[in-house]
Amino acid sequence: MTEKKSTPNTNRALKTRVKTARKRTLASTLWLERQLNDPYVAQAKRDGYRSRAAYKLLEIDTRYHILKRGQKVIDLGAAPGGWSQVAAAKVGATEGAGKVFGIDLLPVATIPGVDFRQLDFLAPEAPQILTEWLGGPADVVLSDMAANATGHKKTDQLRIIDLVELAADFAVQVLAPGGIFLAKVLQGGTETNLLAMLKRQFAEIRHVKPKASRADSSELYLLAMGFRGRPE
Ligand SMILES: C[S@@+](CC[C@H](N)C(=O)[O-])C[C@H]1O[C@@H](n2cnc3c(N)ncnc32)[C@H](O)[C@@H]1O
Repeated sequence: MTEKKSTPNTNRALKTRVKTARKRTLASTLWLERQLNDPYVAQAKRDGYRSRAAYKLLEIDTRYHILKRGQKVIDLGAAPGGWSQVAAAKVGATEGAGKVFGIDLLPVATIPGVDFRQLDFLAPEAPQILTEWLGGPADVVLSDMAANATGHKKTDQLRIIDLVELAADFAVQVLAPGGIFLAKVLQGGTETNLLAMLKRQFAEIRHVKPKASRADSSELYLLAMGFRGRPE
């Protein structure tokens, strides 16, 4: 029988893999601990929401009254579906009053009153698919999209800025006058250009940090209200 000799290189590679696996186990243990101790996670279970994120939208809506019966709402980055559930209830989607369209990279189990498609918003054809699917202007564009964190702060910030800029470009293409755009951004990460564009297109811009958004997270929401409409 021949025995495989370990070289310094294979030893080093093995050590790195063990280290990475340990880090991952620690991260998932911490995540699990946080989920188990999170009052919003427990509340979401009791209230039948798919995610604790539902309370962020509920809180923003209580403060700014963005969702109303009969509206057409688009929910970008909808999985697992908390925001879509809130929006569907507020617009009366199950009674045929309003409509909610959700998209995500991930699948979403059926939500009453919500039309869902598994779609990458960054795909070049996505805005056209969405516009045709909407079949007319939307009243509210929501984006809770977040790319998987790389752990590298600058990269994560750039990826989220990319998503929010594209979501904003899309919103100004599809919103009806008076429409609302709500998107997740990172603290200190809202591009000056994006803010300047939104200030031109909307009557009121706010940065909102709902209580349900974890205090140790740099997540923040950009709320643009009163879309001025596209020039004829
Ligand atoms: C924080 S979660 C959304 C939670 C959701 N608002 C809720 O209430 O359940 C962010 C979602 O954005 C989605 N996402 C990230 N990049 C995306 C992309 N390019 N296209 C579509 N969805 C995307 C992720 O798959 C993830 O499900």
